Amino acid sequence: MDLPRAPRINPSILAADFVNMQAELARIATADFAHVDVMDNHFVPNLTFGPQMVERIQATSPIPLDVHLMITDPDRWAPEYAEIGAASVTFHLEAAADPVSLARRLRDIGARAGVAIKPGTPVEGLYSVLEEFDQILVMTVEPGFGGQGFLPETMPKLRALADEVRRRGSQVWLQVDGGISDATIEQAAAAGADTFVAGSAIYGADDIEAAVTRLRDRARAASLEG
Ligand SMILES: O=C(CO)[C@@H](O)[C@H](O)COP(=O)(O)O
Repeated sequence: MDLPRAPRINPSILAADFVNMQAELARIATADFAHVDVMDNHFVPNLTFGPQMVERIQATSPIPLDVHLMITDPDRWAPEYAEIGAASVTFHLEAAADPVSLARRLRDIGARAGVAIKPGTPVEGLYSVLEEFDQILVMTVEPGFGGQGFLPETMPKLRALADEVRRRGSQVWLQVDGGISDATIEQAAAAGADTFVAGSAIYGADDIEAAVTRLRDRARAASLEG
């Protein structure tokens, strides 16, 4: 698969109309990845999709899937999402028993391996294992719900991570998720993010294609300045 170049815009289908999913996926065809939030009502207080639904989304989506697992025991469940054919599977560092082994299993199956951290989780522990991952997701809200306000206090952590990634010459992608909009994407891009998840800012727009292009353009301009 040819990988889309940065800046990548990944609409979160958490903000889509769940009973019209096929049409909602067609609306984001010009974006880079469809971001699929899997929540188990345990790791986070919300419940969304399981593997069966993700398999149908995978079969229907015009763009590859970026699955974000907000679940307990990803060591047990994450490989199933890679088996379904998701291009990328991201699990939470806070939930994984053995993040490096899990990332290796995901890659062996053929998915890109991602690790996510909540706003309060330090990032330094990942510095020595950057090469084990294809993507690091720095959450810019507390995981669980769409439509929350962007947390600017997560930006110093992202900036420090981006510096470390550059210093080590790593190719890992840096993703942000939560409250990303026309008003906030530039801060995140300037701090070093190259992959942006947006739910309400995209599905809430009158013209989805224009919203994706605008977010991409803003991120590109800010990353050059950052
Ligand atoms: O993972 C999550 C929420 O936990 C996100 O993917 C949200 O779906 C983003 O929604 P917006 O903040 O962009 O509305």
